[in-house]
Parts: sequence; structure tokens; C-alpha cells
Amino acid sequence: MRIVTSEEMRNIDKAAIERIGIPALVLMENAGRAVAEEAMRLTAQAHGGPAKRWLVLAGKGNNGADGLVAARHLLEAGCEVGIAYAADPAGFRGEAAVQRDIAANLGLPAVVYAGSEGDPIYWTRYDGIVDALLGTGSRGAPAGVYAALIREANASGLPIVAIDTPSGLDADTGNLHDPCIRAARTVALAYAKRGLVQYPGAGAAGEVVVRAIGIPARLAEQIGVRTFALDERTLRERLGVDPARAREADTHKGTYGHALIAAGSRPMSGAGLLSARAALRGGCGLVTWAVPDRLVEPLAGRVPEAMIYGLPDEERGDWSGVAPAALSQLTVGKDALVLGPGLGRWAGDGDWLRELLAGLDPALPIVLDADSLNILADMPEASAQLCGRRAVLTPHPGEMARLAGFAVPDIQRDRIEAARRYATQHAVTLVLKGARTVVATPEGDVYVNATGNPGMATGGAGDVLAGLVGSLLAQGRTPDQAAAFGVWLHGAAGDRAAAGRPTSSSLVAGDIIEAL
Ligand SMILES: NC(=O)C1=CN([C@@H]2O[C@H](COP(=O)(O)OP(=O)(O)OC[C@H]3O[C@@H](n4cnc5c(N)ncnc54)[C@H](O)[C@@H]3O)[C@@H](O)[C@H]2O)[C@@H](O)CC1
Ligand SMILES: [K+]
Repeated sequence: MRIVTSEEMRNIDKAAIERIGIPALVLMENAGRAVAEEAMRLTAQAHGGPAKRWLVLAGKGNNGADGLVAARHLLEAGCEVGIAYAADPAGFRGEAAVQRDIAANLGLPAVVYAGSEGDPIYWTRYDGIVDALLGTGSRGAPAGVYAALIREANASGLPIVAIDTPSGLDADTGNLHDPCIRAARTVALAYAKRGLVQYPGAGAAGEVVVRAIGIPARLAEQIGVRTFALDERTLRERLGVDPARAREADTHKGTYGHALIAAGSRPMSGAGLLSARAALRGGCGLVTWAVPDRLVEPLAGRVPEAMIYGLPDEERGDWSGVAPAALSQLTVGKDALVLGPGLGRWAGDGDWLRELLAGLDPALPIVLDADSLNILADMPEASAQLCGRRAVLTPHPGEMARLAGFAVPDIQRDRIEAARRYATQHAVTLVLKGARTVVATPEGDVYVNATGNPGMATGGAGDVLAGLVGSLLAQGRTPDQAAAFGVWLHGAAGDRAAAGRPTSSSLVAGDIIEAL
């Protein structure tokens, strides 16, 4: 399923209407009917029966017109429906004027809300609200009467079903204006808008339901929409990954690749431990866990299924004493390298990473995580270092900010574009972690993950992801496949680990590994 910007949606609508010839009123009818169905379904779930009394808040654009169609279908289903207009309907044009007239001819009671000077709205007369104030044509913070209606609706405590986007949401980034509707459910028309799948917008949208409205699927492709929901269907149909693929009987451990995990140092040996264990659970045939030599003794036997290998470290117990050539030598015969968890930083680490990368077979798939990204961020020629490699970078927002040379809020303000920009400019696959992790490919495709939960905000969860992605690379997945599948699996495992707990708070990274 594709995810669109407001502009992409406008272009798709335009093509459906002008190129294909589907009348705008037909699309609107489908939209309004879908909203009425979803509204009744929501309150049926919440209250044991559909809400009988609905108030539709209608703006003056097509979002408002969708709301008037929904009002008509709710009426037909036996509900009592009232309309509160945010603008004088006498000024409506086009499809909105058509819907206004139909609603009036049906005798739907309507008021034109005039703010504190006009008649009040008696919210207690209703069981639910349809937010049809602003959709993808919204610009900036809701103004005047729109803002007042949004504040009152939120304060009413009634369940709100938003049409297309909660009014007040920046549909392209997920940032919230003040005020913004807090919806229980958002019915996204034809496609989810980007703001519905990125926080804080995803929080304001409630449950997002995408409903078809009769727009031919190929238009989004033709218009060049390149952002996708990362779910099972996308994995299968777009990325060529079958999450349920069974192993062939006639195989052995050599069939499934050999991952080298270079991770862990004295204060952070657990990072390597988690990565190595996650790589094993990720299904690769063999895992070698490389550590500074002094750590071999204390760590021996901690992951019995992996081979532990000590690299000469000048007796320091960290990576500052390990020669890059020794590590690159160890990659010979391996199918993927994971570098970064528990790596640490030291004087001259930039030269160290430079020398290591220069010594690697350029065809060796690599995962760069944690401190390897921080080191990379300080290297002016990072782009040249990465160019032509089969690399997956897995930054959290802080690491992403350092890599891209921005502040964290600048990254978080538009995570999809931040990830896409870096991935295309540096020709790497980039995983921007966080709630709704974003995976961006060198070609500019972006996948927004749907799995995972806040219990996964715990130390070591990133080390698990790095090991898992490395494991998938070692099994012959492409960097895009490994990153997307790894992110999806990691979240799904986190969800499985959280299920059955009274709260996800007690989740630890090791639980994610065991749930894989
Ligand atoms: N043919 C189409 O294009 C279709 C559009 N659809 C609906 O149409 C919506 C988009 O419709 P529009 O483009 O008419 O735009 P909207 O209905 O989102 O609202 C735009 C109107 O609100 C006003 N406005 C903008 N920002 C404001 C603000 N901050 N405060 C107060 N008023 C503001 C503008 O003057 C404009 O008239 C979609 O979200 C969807 O609900 C659906 O009906 C399906 C078909
Ligand atoms: K809306």
C-alpha cells in the first residue's frame, strides 16, 4: 500500500477525474459512504451498538463535502444527524455546493457556527463526531471558527472519526498544528497520507483505516509515488520477500550464509552478545563474533552457537588496539559484516574506519550501526567511502542528525524525507529508527514500518536489529530486502514479546531475540 503527500493525492485525484473520466461526485460518494460505515463500526465496537446521534463538522472544501455525503449515509442507516458548518454554506462552490443542497433538501438540521458570538453547539446531544473540517487542502494552523470547533470537539469527550486527516494535522509530515483534532479513527481516502503514519500525527489520527474510493491503482504508480507501508503485502509484492518461506529439506548450514559480527568492547560487551544472538535467530547458518582479544576469556561460552574470535588488541580490551587489517582479513569467506554495536570511540577512529573500509571486499554486504555511524559522521568523505558498497546504515535520530549535519528536531520534523535524502545522496540503504521506523533505498523508495511498540524503546534493541539485518544479508538478501524485512521482523517480534504482558514496559532486548 502506497503512502502519499497532499500534492501526490491531488495529482492522483486529478488524473482519475480528468484522464480517466471518473466524475468527482462519484469519488466523493464512495468516500462519504466509507466514512459512514467506519463511523458506525467504530462506535459499534466501543459502545456495543452503533451511535445513533452524529454531528458532522463541515468545512467549506471537498473534505467538508465528503462529510455531507457521510451525513446522508448515516441518516439513511437510521441515525440522527446534525451538521455544523464552519463557513457560510451560501459561499460553497462545485461539489461542496451540490452536497450542501442535497443535505438541505433532505432536511438535515444544520447550523452555521459563528464562534463564541453565535449560537452554542450542544455537544451532549450527540454520541459521535465526524471531523470534515479540513483535509489535504489545509494550509497552516486552523484559523478562526475552524480552530474553535476543533477545540470544542476535542473537549467534548465524544469519539471523533476524522475524514482523510485529523483537521489541524500537517498531512505531509505528521506535525500537529495548534489545535488539531484528536481522532479515535481516521478514514484515509484511497491512500494513507504521510502525516498519518509518522508521529506525532499517527497519535492524533487514532486507528487509521484506508478505504478505496474508486481510484484506479495504476495512477499512483504513474504519478511516481515511492513511499510504501512496510507490511507483509509490501514485503511479498514489492520487495520479493516471503516472510513465511520454509527451508528446503536438502540444505546445510553452509546454505544459509556466515555472518561476522564485529561488536562489543569492555564496557559494552552486551551489545555484541545481543547482535550475535540476534544474527543466529535471524537464521544464518554460521555466526562468527569478533571481539578484542582480552574479551574472549570472559565471554567464552556466552553464545555457544557462535564462534568467538579474539582480534589482537594490545591488551586493551577495546577496538582502539585492533588493527583494521586484522578485521578485514577475518571477513574473507564471510557473507556479511555487522560493525558498530559496542564499538566505542577513540582518538584516530576515523583513520581506523577509513583503513578498514579500504581493506574490505567492496562486494561484502555491511551493516553500520551505533558508533561506526558516529565515526562516519566525522569523516568528511563519508559519501565516497560508502559509494558502491552494499551497505545498510541503521541510525537512531541522534545518529542520523550527526550523519546528515542537522539537529535532531530537523530530522524528526520530516523523517521520510530525511531518510530518503541521505540514502539517495550516499547510495546506501538507510534505516531511520524510532516509532514507525523508516527504510530508504538508494533509488529513493521509502518503506514506513507498521510493526513494533514502545516497549522496544530499551537498551540493546538496536543491537538486535543490526545483528538481524546482518543475518539476512548473509543469507543472500539484498540490502533493501534485509533492511526492510529485518525492521519488520524486529517489530513483529517485539509485538509478540509484548503480547500477554500487562504492559510493554518490562520488555528487554533479549525478549525480542527469543520472540524472533
Ligand atoms: N476530487 C477530489 O479531489 C477528492 C477530494 N476528496 C476530499 O477533498 C479533500 C481535499 O479537499 P480540498 O482540496 O477542497 O481542501 P479541504 O477540504 O482540505 O479544505 C480546503 C479549504 O479550507 C480552507 N482552509 C485551508 N487551510 C485552512 C486553515 N488553516 N484554516 C481554515 N481554513 C482553511 C481553504 O480556503 C479551502 O477552501 C480531501 O482531504 C478529501 O477529503 C474526496 O472527496 C475524494 C475526491
Ligand atoms: K478532516
